[in-house]
Amino acid sequence: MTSGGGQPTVVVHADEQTTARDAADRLITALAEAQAARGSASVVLTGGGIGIAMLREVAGSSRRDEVDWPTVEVFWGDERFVPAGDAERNDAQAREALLDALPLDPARVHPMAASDAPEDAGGGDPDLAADAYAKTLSAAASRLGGGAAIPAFDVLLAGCGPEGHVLSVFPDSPAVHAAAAGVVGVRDCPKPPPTRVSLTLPAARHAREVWLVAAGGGKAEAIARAHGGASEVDVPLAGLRGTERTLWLLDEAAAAQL
Ligand SMILES: O=C1O[C@H](COP(=O)(O)O)[C@@H](O)[C@H](O)[C@H]1O
Repeated sequence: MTSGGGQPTVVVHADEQTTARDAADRLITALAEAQAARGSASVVLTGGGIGIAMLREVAGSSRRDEVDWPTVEVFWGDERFVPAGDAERNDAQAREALLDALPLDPARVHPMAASDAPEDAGGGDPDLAADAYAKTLSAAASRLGGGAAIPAFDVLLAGCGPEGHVLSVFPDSPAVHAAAAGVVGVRDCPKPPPTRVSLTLPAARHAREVWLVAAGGGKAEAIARAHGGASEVDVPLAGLRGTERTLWLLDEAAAAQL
């Protein structure tokens, strides 16, 4: 196990499905342990292929009921700024894969605003959506502990792109230069859809545990560069770490250049 500032602990599995299954198993354990230790648990979800695959694994797990789901707080690390229910939205995909099947308390599920939300809820402009989510996080921080503005999330899940983006923080973009722990509107993303909302890297670093879950040879170079000491401006993955643990769950193809 490695502390927040150091190198990540790397666990390599044979393939994507095994990686997703292990991530799901670990998430169930981490949430149940957080509830036992602190009486509550919080998770920051990610989108992406394996991010959603691991949620399906939680849904199908025989250990699913080890978690007291009504008291779990659910957040997102980034969101695609498209209308509510759009299949591109990370929250829509997460609901379909897992959340709709759980007895969650809707008041503890915190999606980012959709593009068609009312303006006072963050609709119409990703910067307004970012401001609205920052308020959501600040209110949660006073309930869950952490800084004044960002909760100390128990687990923050992240995928990564082939160029090393995490959340919706892309290399050498305005978001990666954001020094404050907060939420930003993101425009002109190289990966569609181009408009998004994202936690900044300093905000993600408030999480106790940060887990990268990644599969496929397309990610191998970025993962190796982050592991090898690249700057977070060049490879945002390099700046993603937790205060207590940074864990990379990879398949063999994603780990091939380590
Ligand atoms: O656009 C996004 O991409 C990343 C990675 O997705 P993948 O399909 O290449 O695994 C994801 O982590 C992020 O949440 C999402 O918005």
